[in-house]
Amino acid sequence: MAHEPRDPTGGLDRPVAPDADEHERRLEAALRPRHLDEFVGQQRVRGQLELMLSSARLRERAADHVLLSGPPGLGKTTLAMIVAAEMGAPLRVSSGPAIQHAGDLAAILSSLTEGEVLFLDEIHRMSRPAEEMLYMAMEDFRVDVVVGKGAGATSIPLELPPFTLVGATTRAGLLPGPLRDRFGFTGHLDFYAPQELELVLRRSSALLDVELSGAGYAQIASRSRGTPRIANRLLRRVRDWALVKGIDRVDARAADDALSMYDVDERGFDRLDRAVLEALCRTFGGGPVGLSTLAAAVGEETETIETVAEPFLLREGMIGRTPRGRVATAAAWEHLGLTPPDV
Ligand SMILES: Nc1ncnc2c1ncn2[C@@H]1O[C@H](COP(=O)(O)OP(=O)(O)OP(=O)(O)O)[C@@H](O)[C@H]1O
Repeated sequence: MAHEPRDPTGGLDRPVAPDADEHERRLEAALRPRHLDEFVGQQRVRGQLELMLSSARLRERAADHVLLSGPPGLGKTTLAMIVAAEMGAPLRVSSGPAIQHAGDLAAILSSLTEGEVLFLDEIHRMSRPAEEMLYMAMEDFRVDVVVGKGAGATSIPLELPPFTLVGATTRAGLLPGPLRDRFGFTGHLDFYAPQELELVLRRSSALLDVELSGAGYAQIASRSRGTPRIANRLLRRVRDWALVKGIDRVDARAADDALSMYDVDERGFDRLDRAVLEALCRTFGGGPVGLSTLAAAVGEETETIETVAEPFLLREGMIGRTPRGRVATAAAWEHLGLTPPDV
């Protein structure tokens, strides 16, 4: 894939990164599984995708369009790259916010080659005119490009080569029905079980050249919010800690000491999760409170609360959703060491 680094180590062996962002990007790329059989967990989605891609390969046709939904960091981008790799096709990457005019999308679509995989991240944030152009492109592999303005405007039909669209969204509910219906395959990614995160960590630790005991892996996995991206990030911080402290093999105690430094508590709740719980219990007496009010109280965007903090807090049974807003559960009060008010 054109945008992947050629260096097989992903730059891991460089003593000092000249550009920290570039270094992080290369590290992230090196940790990404390249093929379906390296992709941990998400058995259902993985199995279904494998079948669909095998069939497309046997028929020598572009694979059906794929929609992936789920919270950030669970592997949507990774799966899009894998779809391209498994199909032996090039990958083009763009995102909803980058496509504000239909012309932006027309420029991308008209330069696709046969079988190419187009990954559109945050597809729910595309503009309406671009979305409407995408309907036709997905279904008929054709777009109408409007040239000129007003009475002199003409519409020129443009044939497109068959391609595969992989759309990713953290908010599938925001996608209009006609767009959702045009995807031949829809997969929802769920949080990972701690045992699955341990497998992600074992693979990454070999690439990062850090050694952990079984309990060391378990300690990081249980604090990673069910999210591989967070697991890999915590592993990197534990690696730093072990390197500086001169520890050769990280056990549970060492992992615990390292992670306590980074504001991740024993349940994996981070600063934002705790801020939401604190606001819900202390400021709003346990709710119910509307999402935007809650977001304002913790100084975050509503979308961040809804897509990042809320799904995990809901899964962990810390908050509940009611028609009147979010409420703290008994577990939330207990986690904060507070007594719920009498009702
Ligand atoms: N199933 C998996 N197995 C191993 N590693 C994984 C898996 N899923 C994700 N990862 C790792 O987690 C990181 C984040 O994954 P990815 O960027 O694909 O998430 P995402 O869902 O696209 O997130 P976002 O929506 O924030 O872009 C990747 O770099 C990859 O290393």
